[in-house]
Amino acid sequence: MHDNDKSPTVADLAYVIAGSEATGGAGLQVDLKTFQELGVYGLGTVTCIVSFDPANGWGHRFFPVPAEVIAAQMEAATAAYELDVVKIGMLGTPATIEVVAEGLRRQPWRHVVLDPVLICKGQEPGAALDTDNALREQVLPLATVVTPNLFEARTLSGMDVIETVDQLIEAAHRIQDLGPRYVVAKGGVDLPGADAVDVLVDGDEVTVLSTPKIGQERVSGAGCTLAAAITAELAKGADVGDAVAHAKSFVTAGIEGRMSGRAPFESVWQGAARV
Ligand SMILES: Nc1ncnc2c1ncn2[C@@H]1O[C@H](COP(=O)(O)OP(=O)(O)O)[C@@H](O)[C@H]1O
Ligand SMILES: Cc1ncc(COP(=O)(O)O)c(C=O)c1O
Repeated sequence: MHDNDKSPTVADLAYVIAGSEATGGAGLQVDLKTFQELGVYGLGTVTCIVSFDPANGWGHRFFPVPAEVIAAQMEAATAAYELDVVKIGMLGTPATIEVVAEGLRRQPWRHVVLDPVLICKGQEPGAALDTDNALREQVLPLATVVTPNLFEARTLSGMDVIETVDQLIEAAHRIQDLGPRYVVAKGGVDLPGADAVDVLVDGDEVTVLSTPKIGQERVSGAGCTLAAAITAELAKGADVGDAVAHAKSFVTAGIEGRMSGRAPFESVWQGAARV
């Protein structure tokens, strides 16, 4: 034994299954940055790669990862560590949804946090329809916490109009009927009003989280950051109410300190609160 020999660290672990977004503004990159900022050891499985096309109006180029490659990554991650908290981000295709759901069912989870990404910002809503059904049938019943934005809340609840906080709460209750105990429905910039309002619904208990809107534009990575921060806090042992409250503060600080580059959107900077 040398004097400087130390036992290995036993850190809290957070696992994410999500897509890669090549500018670092959303997806797995954001999830791992958030985990790191919040002091948990992060590991991840890539489901698809989104590479915006700067030569064509920054449109989406979407490349799914083959199902067997996703299964292999999940096998490695779950064999290496005893994981009990996982975040699910963009899956993208019914085939991906199937292999991820199958992998999740192989072991028990204390929390499955589902960010039900149906489309990424800028994509055609029509592209969401086939993934919507597969997600609803196969992944939503496994989730303990789900974090729909306004578009996803409309789609999953079947409510065409969500324009008030009461309607957002009603949508969250309807989504709860699809399986998850906790629903965090996000009003974000899209719900009319001066504030970015989210609601957390747990059975009959409703918590409204509200901060003044920062600008009027959607900021890339806001939803990913919120769900990843909830996941990190749950990994550290927080209850869902505390995890969501902490995550809301974390994403607000990241939006305030957002990054701007040559792409036509700004991105959350997870390190904003630290620097
Ligand atoms: N401009 C903004 N100012 C303050 N908070 C915001 C703003 N945009 C989004 N948020 C908050 O960021 C989180 C993610 O919301 P949202 O952007 O709606 O998700 P998504 O990225 O899934 O569309 C929520 O807590 C939402 O209220
Ligand atoms: C891989 C990936 N995951 C998730 C998202 C959704 O990101 P946001 O947090 O901005 O809703 C996107 C959007 O571009 C993405 O490309």
